[in-house]
Amino acid sequence: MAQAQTPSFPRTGVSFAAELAFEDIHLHYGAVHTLKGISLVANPGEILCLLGPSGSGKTSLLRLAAGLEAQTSGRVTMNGQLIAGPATFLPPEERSVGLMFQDFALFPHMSILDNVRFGLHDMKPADAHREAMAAIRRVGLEHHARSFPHVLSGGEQQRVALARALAPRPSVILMDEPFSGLDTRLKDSVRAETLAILRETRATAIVVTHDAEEAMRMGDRIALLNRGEIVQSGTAQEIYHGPQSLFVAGFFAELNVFDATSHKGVAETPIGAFDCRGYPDGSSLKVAIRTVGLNVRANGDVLPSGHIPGRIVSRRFLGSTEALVLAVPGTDQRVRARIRADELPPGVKDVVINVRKRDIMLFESDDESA
Ligand SMILES: Nc1ncnc2c1ncn2[C@@H]1O[C@H](COP(=O)(O)OP(=O)(O)OP(=O)(O)O)[C@@H](O)[C@H]1O
Repeated sequence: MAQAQTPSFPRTGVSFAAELAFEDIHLHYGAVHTLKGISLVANPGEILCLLGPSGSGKTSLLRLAAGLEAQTSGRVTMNGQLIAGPATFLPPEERSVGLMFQDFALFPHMSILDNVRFGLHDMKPADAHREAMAAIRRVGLEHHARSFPHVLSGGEQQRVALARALAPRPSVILMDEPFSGLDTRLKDSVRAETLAILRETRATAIVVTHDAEEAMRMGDRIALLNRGEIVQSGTAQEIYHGPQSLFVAGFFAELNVFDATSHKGVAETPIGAFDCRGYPDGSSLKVAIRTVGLNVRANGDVLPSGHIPGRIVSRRFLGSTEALVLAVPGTDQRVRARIRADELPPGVKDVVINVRKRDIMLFESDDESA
């Protein structure tokens, strides 16, 4: 009778994408209620970004998924199987998760190959070697397999960390601010490479970031956290175009925010009167206008209809765009605009401004997260 083959990945188990679900997770650190009833699902093969300001609970949630910590109440499941709950707690090595945390510190005294092989210690040496080399090749660093970490650039070291996390073929890869240590230019290219590799391996990925643009670039879906709660989740487009609070709108775009009171379906602000039908007369509103939603043109002889006059207070060249600060009549509040760099001739001071409708958002002033 043929002998059963030893599985190549005895501890890490399945090597295909899994669904990871959090169900009503609460986490207390002493008196501090860090996570307040989080329910969230990462679907098989998707990249889910956990986005939020510092202290919102992103890392805590990731640590619970990894098994580095246990929640106070609630359940974590993988493919429907309980991995952490009231009477169950699987340690990290039994969860088929790959971890890539902020300080992706490689062992300095070990070669790249040994660093990547480190997580494969349960395999036969020949299998571990083959799998580690495959992971190193996948991140394009086979020529560095025998090198030590110090000869690699920051971006290359980050790719080794990715190879190390992927080598055991985890079902879910958990990444905590994986690009935060890289300079801006490197960040873009390493992020794009990482994204391509994640797509290729098809692992489910949960990526923590505090940068909305990064979340939009990477995430199939985004869950935005604030003070231990998910305030909104969805695709980048859904959240950007349909923010449910001023907090969400402000996290995804630079805004001008004006206080206004609804009157006969209209909210008056210093830069225009906006339709607010649906709000009862006398409602206190916040009118939020994305800075990219202002059209700014040099002033001619006649004020075009739908425009207001403005004066440039400061103008900063930022490469492809310019940041303008404008004074407008009837308010001391300065108005900020982000325009294309070639849009306004040099030296212009007096301008006319109008607002693109799709960049106007209304929120009630008593919105708790506003
Ligand atoms: N071990 C701990 N003991 C006590 N409080 C903690 C502990 N770990 C985290 N916290 C608190 O829990 C809250 C959430 O922290 P967490 O690190 O999850 O937030 P975060 O969104 O990842 O923040 P950052 O982006 O700054 O890393 C913070 O108020 C933090 O001070």
